[in-house]
Amino acid sequence: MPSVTATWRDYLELTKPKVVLLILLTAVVGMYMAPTDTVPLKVLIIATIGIGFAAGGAAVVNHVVDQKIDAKMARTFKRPVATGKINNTRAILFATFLSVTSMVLLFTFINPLTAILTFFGLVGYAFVYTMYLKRATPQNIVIGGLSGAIPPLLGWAAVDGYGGEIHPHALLLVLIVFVWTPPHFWALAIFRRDEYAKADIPMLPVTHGIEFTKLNIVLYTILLLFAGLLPYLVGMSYLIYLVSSSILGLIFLYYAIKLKYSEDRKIAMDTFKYSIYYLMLLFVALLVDHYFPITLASL
Ligand code: HEM
Ligand SMILES: CC(C)=CCC/C(C)=C/CC/C(C)=C/COP(=O)(O)OP(=O)(O)O
Repeated sequence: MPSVTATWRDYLELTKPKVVLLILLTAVVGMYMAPTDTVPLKVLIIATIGIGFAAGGAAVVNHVVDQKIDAKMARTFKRPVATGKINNTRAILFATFLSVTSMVLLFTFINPLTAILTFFGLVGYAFVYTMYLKRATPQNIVIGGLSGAIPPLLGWAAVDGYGGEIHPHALLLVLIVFVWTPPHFWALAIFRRDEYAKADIPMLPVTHGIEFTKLNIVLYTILLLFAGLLPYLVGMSYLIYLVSSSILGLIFLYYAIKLKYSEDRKIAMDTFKYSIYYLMLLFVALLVDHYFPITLASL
């Protein structure tokens, strides 16, 4: 057992903070898109902490379950549980603290619908994806992606879910993140193909090859371009969103096509990085458009 003591930074790392931040952006935008006059400050703060703690708690479980795999891959071998800097007991206690606090906050101060859906997200990532799907099928991230896609619905339900109903517009936002996840992850998986092969994880580029994965990225990116238009087409968003979504989607498609016809694996990493900007900017555009609803008639 290494003698180095863990600091708060190591615990923070276990929660995958950058991923959780983007998840929270989608959740907060979900709150503001819900059909209510305002988002009460109490809901904004408590639901954000509750959803963030659940996503962070699930990420901690992922570090514990995946420690042997993480130790084999260059990208992850320095992770605190993989190196033994944080032992299993402490990591599990930390995950339990985050998850239980999340559930108590959401059940007590928000509403049962948000708490139950958040619980599904947590179990979906920490157990269904990490323990089972990741090792079982190259469709792991397509199915597991549902947990990562649910946060806009969680945010929406936190302000509008007191009657226990799910608004179809919230599901559209889930659909967008769901369709975004495969190109987001497969671009990285192409870049890291050999490491996944070494760790014996059946990611698509390992089981079906890089060419097939590139084709799938292009196809999902086309789907995403169309899914991204739906908020405008159903009357939920207006011109600022339409223009932003089209431009962001076309840039994504440009990256995907460039990746398809290039041998340079660096383009896979560029595509992965762009995918993160894409989702961030798309959700910012949704919010800006919500407060400045420019229509063709108003021009
Ligand atoms: C099953 C679904 C998903 C899979 C398999 C996946 C996979 C990954 C992987 C393996 C990385 C690590 C890249 C690295 O360390 O170099 C990553 C990074 C990232 N992912 Fe995802 N992801 C998924 C869903 C999401 C979702 C839903 C979000 C946010 C809404 C997200 C946001 C991010 C961000 C922001 C990073 C960069 C983190 C950093 O730079 O530290 N991902 N993703
Ligand atoms: C609302 C709620 C509780 C949602 C939780 C969903 C969540 C945190 C999704 C993140 C998905 C993610 C970072 C996958 C990484 O794949 P991986 O674990 O295979 O990547 P790795 O190799 O970097 O560990």
